[in-house]
Amino acid sequence: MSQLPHLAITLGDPAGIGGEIILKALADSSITENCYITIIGNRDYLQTTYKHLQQNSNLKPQDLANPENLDIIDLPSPTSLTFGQGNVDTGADSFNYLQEAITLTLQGKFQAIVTAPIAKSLWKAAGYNYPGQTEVLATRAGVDKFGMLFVAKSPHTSWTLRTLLATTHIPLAEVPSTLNPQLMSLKLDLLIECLHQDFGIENPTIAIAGLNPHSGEAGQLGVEEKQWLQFWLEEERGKRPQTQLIGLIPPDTMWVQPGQAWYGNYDYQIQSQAADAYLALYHDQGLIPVKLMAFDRAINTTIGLPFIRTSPDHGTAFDLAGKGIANPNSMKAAIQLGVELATIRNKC
Ligand SMILES: NC(=O)C1=CN([C@@H]2O[C@H](COP(=O)(O)OP(=O)(O)OC[C@H]3O[C@@H](n4cnc5c(N)ncnc54)[C@H](O)[C@@H]3O)[C@@H](O)[C@H]2O)C=CC1
Ligand SMILES: NCC(=O)COP(=O)(O)O
Repeated sequence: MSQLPHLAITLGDPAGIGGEIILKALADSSITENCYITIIGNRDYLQTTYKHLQQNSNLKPQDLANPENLDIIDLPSPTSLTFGQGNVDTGADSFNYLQEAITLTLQGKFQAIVTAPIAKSLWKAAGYNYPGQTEVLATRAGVDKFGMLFVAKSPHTSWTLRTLLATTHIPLAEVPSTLNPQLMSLKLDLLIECLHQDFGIENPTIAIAGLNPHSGEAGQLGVEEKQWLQFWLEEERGKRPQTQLIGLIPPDTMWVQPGQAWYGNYDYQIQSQAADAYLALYHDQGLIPVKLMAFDRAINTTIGLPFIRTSPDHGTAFDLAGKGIANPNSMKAAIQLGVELATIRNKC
């Protein structure tokens, strides 16, 4: 019998909802039965979260795992915890949790890292100048080709939405000048490799969005499609006969088919032949539809790393911290996908 995968879960910013969604997820035996889990964070913070939620919310005792029964790598912290009020110290703590998880994973202790959310602004305040956890993971892993892929399985139809972002944490104004044929080909390479390796899809169909309204309307509403994106796509079609590349799809209608596949609603003329994956050109072009459809269950996974990393799709939700009402489903889905991918890769 093969061994169960061992996952590290980082606590994220301790003032956010990370502790709560971890304790809720680990109270569910269907989440923990197929893996070993070690939390990388701070035992006192988890105990404080546990006790606070037991005493100040409507949660029942069985809704939360007791930190006393969990395997925790306990990293000391200089500060006491105020829910919803992250600061320089909680920013630094959350950065250290991630660093420790990466170090131990690179040493072979864990097969996957699941990260709870951090506040990017508090990393910056603490002197860590990374746009997000993705970039730290890539830097420490020594890779310069990586991507941010969002995966979500529909509760209505079981269809899986996969959305890769061509650009990620950059200002909107920098998107047109950051996109170029090399970057697009690199993202497509990563996506095809991931669909093959992690999802068993040999000859995928991939839909690619345009950048401008109506994909530029022949240059009238934007020039990037006409200047180079369409040529790039034709060239890729020639190079990749096994992959069906659909596009450039006007961004406003790109999400109609996935929406129908997600909800199982095919009651008008657009036949549902949803793609295996969607390539969005910038953060909000891809994430607004993902979060509309699947905010409570989408997973953010970093592709191109030598190890598995998954994460809930949401942030620290400081506005909810300490109230007991944070939804743990995206964290549960992130743990489940971490286990699935680790199991697949262990067999390879
Ligand atoms: N992977 C990560 O570490 C991510 C971190 N962030 C960080 O999180 C911080 C806050 O970002 P926001 O844009 O406000 O996004 P957010 O996802 O934290 O919150 C957006 C809205 O969704 C709600 N929400 C979030 N998670 C929820 C859950 N599990 N259950 C119920 N409601 C939930 C919040 O209450 C809020 O109303 C920022 O500093 C950002 O950098 C944001 C996204 C991902
Ligand atoms: N919106 C996605 C996001 O912020 C992911 O951030 P991270 O996983 O790189 O920390």
